[in-house]
Amino acid sequence: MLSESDEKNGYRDEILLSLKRELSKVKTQAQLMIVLDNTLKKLVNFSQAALLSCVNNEQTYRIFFMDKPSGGSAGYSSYNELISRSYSFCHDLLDLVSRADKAQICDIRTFNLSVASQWLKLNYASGAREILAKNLPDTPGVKHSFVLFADKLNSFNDDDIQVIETVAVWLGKAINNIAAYEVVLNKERDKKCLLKFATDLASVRKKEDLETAISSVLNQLMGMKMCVIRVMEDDGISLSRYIYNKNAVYPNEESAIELSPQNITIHEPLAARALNDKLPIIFDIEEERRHGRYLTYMNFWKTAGLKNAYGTRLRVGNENIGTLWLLTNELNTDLLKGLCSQISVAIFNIKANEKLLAYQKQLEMENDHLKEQIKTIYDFSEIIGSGPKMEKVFQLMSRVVDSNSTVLILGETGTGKELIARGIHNASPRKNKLMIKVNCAALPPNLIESELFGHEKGSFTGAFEQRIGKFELAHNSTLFLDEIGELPLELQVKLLRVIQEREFERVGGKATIKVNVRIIAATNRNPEKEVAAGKFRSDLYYRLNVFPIILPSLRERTEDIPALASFFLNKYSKLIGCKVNSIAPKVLQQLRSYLWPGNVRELEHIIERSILMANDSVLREVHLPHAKQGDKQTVALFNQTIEEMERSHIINILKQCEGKISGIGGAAGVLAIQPTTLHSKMRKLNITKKEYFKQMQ
Ligand SMILES: Nc1ncnc2c1ncn2[C@@H]1O[C@H](COP(=O)(O)OP(=O)(O)OP(=O)(O)O)[C@@H](O)[C@H]1O
Repeated sequence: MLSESDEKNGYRDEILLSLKRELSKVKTQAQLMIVLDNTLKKLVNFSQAALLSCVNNEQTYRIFFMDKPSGGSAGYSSYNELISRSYSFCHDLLDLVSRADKAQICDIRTFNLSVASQWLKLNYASGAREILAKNLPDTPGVKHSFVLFADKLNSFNDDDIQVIETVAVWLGKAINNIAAYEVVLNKERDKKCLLKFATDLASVRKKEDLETAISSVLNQLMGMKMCVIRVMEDDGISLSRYIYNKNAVYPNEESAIELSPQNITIHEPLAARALNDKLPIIFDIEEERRHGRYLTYMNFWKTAGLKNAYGTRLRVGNENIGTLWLLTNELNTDLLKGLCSQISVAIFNIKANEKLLAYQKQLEMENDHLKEQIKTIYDFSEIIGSGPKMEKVFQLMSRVVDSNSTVLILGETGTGKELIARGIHNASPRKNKLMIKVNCAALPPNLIESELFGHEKGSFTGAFEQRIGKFELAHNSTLFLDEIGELPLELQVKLLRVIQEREFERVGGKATIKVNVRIIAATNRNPEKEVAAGKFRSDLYYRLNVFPIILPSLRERTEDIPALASFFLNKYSKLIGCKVNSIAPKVLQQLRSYLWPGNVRELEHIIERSILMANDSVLREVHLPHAKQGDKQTVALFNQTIEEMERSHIINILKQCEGKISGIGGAAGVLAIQPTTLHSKMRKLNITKKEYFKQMQ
């Protein structure tokens, strides 16, 4: 039969065994406290447990863990704050700990509590009276003292000392396990954090994103208080502040900013040190202060509650690209080194990206500008002509494009009046709106008014719908009045009013419509003669003749014929899809000798027709309708007026087309005008059927 003491010993051994097993599995402080509370308490009667850790040879310690005191804890404003602090040993505690390699029991009242640490005072206040202390073996580098408190004196006895002596070894191992597990956890956390940082950096395009990523990684890994990154400017001397990130509110915010001015040079002492040292510089702020070094910085950092400052150069390849300053109390230099290389590359890329974007923007702007220019050049470049006469025309155009002045373009048929009108419009501020064209000769007189000013529904027979006129359509744009000389006199008055007042009424309408229209008019008649003959109102003529541009006939600028011919050759061989790409010198000679009553339009058609007939890549033959220069007929042409020339040209074409006016092979097609226009021209020029039929016979 077992004695009572045997039973007691057996129970104790059983609990000790289970305690040993449980402690061997402990990985965290929380688990350790649970084991102590649940199992150790079965053997030793204690109210609270604490573990003090102190780095060997130091006079300070931290509380590795401590039970929350049960009663009288009013003074425990923040338990976490209490245990995270570092304490200086008071004499009594130091004395106790220095003897505790062997377990020691002591009366807490023997301590001079007035100089004891706050946690000890509070423990006393919450009822602790006796202490059992034992230093743990096998905890390299750090000395751990296990401290148990009891609420009554003489609570701890020799049995308890024996238990604690036995448990101390396992507790020491458990502490080592916890520390090792913490290292693993921290490494895991660091790894995750670094991986996230690497992923963040991969997507970083802007400085702001980099700032967020850096701040997050430095906070998590090193409890960053402040980080300042400076980058080297293009001059290689200035370091401008790139990132200024802080987590704490500093007692003197202005001096924080002052100490981190926008720009410094590489010669500033701290910057120079960081840039020139291969290894990062770590400042022990207290140490530097003691030596009186960099006092402005060190004093400020000290008041901001900092212990360490870290400064290093940021480098890509062999080139310094900036500096990084980190203020923190939890420096991990290895990690920071790795981070700095990543940060350097990221900054380098962002700066390169910024430069690229700036170049791109500049290029886009230049491109827009060039496009604008090209557009203007393009519009003018469609107008072929480099001789002095056309140069004059271009000069006049350039002068008038930007204004709203009315332009009157004069010139024989086919000289390019419409082309010039379009050129002016396309280079003018109104270019974004379509130029509206009205051919005054193409419409029967009774419809021109409605065409120009629009009409209201039912205003005349056939006016089934309300209609917007060309003046309204051309609002904020240009109205090109072609063949203005053909405008009936009664309409000339109305046109005069619009030009003067910029307002009109629709046919059959009462409302006055105001418009902002630029007018370009053109005619192949001689307006002065028309005015003299009473066919054109002088007041309208003066209104239109604000800025006249007179186009030379093609025979007045024969120097442009080769360029024009090759322009049309290119245009039509592309359109037709044949490979005629040059003009035989003989043909060019022929073209230059011809008198071109139909001007550029005629040249254009002749080239088009000749390409169709060509068998070769060289245009060797052209089909000119008239006899060559020197013929009687040609000489006679020189003495003709524009009108006479136009008349004889139309008759010639009509003859060639055997009197056919419209449709395929009709004269209107050859002349590239509407059949209605041809009819009206024939009426005006008094061309009778007899003339072209008689001569044909
Ligand atoms: N300088 C030029 N460069 C290139 N093409 C031109 C030139 N002048 C005229 N043309 C071309 O000749 C043809 C006739 O030009 P446009 O219609 O402008 O002449 P116009 O003087 O208005 O004729 P009309 O008095 O019969 O209305 C068009 O196809 C035009 O592109």
